[in-house]
Amino acid sequence: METINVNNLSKSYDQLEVVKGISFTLSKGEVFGLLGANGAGKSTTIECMLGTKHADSGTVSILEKDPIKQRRSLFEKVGVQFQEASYQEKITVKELCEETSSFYKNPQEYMPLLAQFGLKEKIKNLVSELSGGQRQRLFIVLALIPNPEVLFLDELTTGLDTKARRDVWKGIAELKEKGMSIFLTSHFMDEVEILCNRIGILKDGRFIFYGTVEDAIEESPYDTLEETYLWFIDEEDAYVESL
Ligand SMILES: Nc1ncnc2c1ncn2[C@@H]1O[C@H](COP(=O)(O)OP(=O)(O)OP(=O)(O)O)[C@@H](O)[C@H]1O
Repeated sequence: METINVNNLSKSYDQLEVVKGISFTLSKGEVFGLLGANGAGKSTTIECMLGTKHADSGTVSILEKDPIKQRRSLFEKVGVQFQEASYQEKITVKELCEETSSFYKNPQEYMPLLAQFGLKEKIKNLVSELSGGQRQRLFIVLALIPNPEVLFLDELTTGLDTKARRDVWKGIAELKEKGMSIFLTSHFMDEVEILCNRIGILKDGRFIFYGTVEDAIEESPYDTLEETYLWFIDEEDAYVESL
């Protein structure tokens, strides 16, 4: 059984088709990275997967459930970290963690998570008093509170300092070892190379590469994922220009 199954997903805004029939799977314990330039269609894809946007066509199943029709039961088992989470103005870290825990039947304790992500000392602070990177880490903690089987991470280390990035990578690697399935987006190829088993490179709503990180590098003349990624994007441009 695949943890996530996306089949032929398409989505348009008005006349503009931004996701054009993409398909992919995510297996248990695997980390999948959705890559692509700004505007390539990553956020739209995630929103269609989570059911916060309606796809025009195609199907999505997560843990064999439909994210729109079986929303309640599914989201007991799914953790989502977003760039911009919404929360009340005057809420403390502790209150936000408690409030988040109250949404779930079997939440895990948030104190060890805060400690793991270097936020234990901030428990009494208002969320608005945290630095950008601290807030980012708090959103990862919130996503882990449901003790999810599947975790969605949107640009997980954007805005983090070097040490915090390393710590977050370590945390994610541990979750992967425990068998959690993780779907992430990232603009940092060093992190993708370290964390992801498989990747999909989106360009104008289509995959120009889908497969393992090793296969991507193998297909290109380069030996780092960053150069490989740029090569794939440029190859496409060269091909389109030659038409
Ligand atoms: N609500 C909307 N209405 C109209 N167009 C939209 C809407 N949301 C996104 N788009 C357009 O869809 C395309 C894909 O956007 P999307 O946010 O999915 O890209 P992305 O890959 O997540 O980019 P980024 O890396 O910048 O977050 C862009 O051209 C964007 O302008």
